[in-house]
Amino acid sequence: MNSGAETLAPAETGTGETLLEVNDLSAWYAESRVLHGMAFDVRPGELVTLIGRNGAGKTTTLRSIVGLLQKKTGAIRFEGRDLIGMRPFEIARLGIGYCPEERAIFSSLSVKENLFLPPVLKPGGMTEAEIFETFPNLRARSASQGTKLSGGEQQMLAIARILRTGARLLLLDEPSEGLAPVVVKEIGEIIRRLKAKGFTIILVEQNLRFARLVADRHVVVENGKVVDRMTNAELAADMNRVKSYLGV
Ligand SMILES: Nc1ncnc2c1ncn2[C@@H]1O[C@H](COP(=O)(O)OP(=O)(O)OP(=O)(O)O)[C@@H](O)[C@H]1O
Repeated sequence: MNSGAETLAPAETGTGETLLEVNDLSAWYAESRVLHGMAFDVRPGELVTLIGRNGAGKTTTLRSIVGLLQKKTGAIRFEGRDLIGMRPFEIARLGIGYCPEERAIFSSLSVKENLFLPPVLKPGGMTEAEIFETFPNLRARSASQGTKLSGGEQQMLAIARILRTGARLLLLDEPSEGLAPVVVKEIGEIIRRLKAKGFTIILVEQNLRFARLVADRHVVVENGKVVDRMTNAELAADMNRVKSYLGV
């Protein structure tokens, strides 16, 4: 456990190459301050998790990055550009895709219609053929209505949908939530495939076993700030270090 949590500096990138840098980020819902100086960075091609208890501020961090929280201070730099003050559509156009926890699948639309709903915002997005190659379950269900999908298929569709847009940085909020272990494993495989294709991913996750399977590094969030950071190897070597934060 890191007792100097209050004074943790942003992590060293090692290579000096940073895709996203969050520094001293504070954010509010109306008068209620939820983030208190979040600081972490993500290098190109990395998968970094945000882990922490319910209410720690993980979702709010993702929402701040994509511009859904307006009241915020500090810095969020993507490819060197400051996102603070930019609007959600401007941020999306830079190549950042957000997959919210609630998945937001349109139940009256088919898989294919859901897939084609978000506009292509940047060149280089995955084609329909590439998406179905990555998500074979969705190909089989492409004509099915959203309501007919299992939780796992809905989660896959929610991720697949942001891949057409041209996003290269994916923000995934608890993709394993509420899914059976066998389905969680499938989602893990898909995330690994996306990483192998070069996507950079920030994953909010409470399922440590799942996080360990896919991540390079972990950032522990408590009360709206970062209280610890560890590589995946460090987490594997000392699970108790992070369990103590999660209270499990
Ligand atoms: N729309 C909102 N209005 C006011 N307060 C909110 C809102 N959404 C979240 N909060 C509060 O902000 C704090 C951080 O919530 P957040 O959803 O970011 O946490 P989290 O770490 O993602 O946890 P969870 O897994 O429960 O979503 C919590 O105290 C929560 O009650």
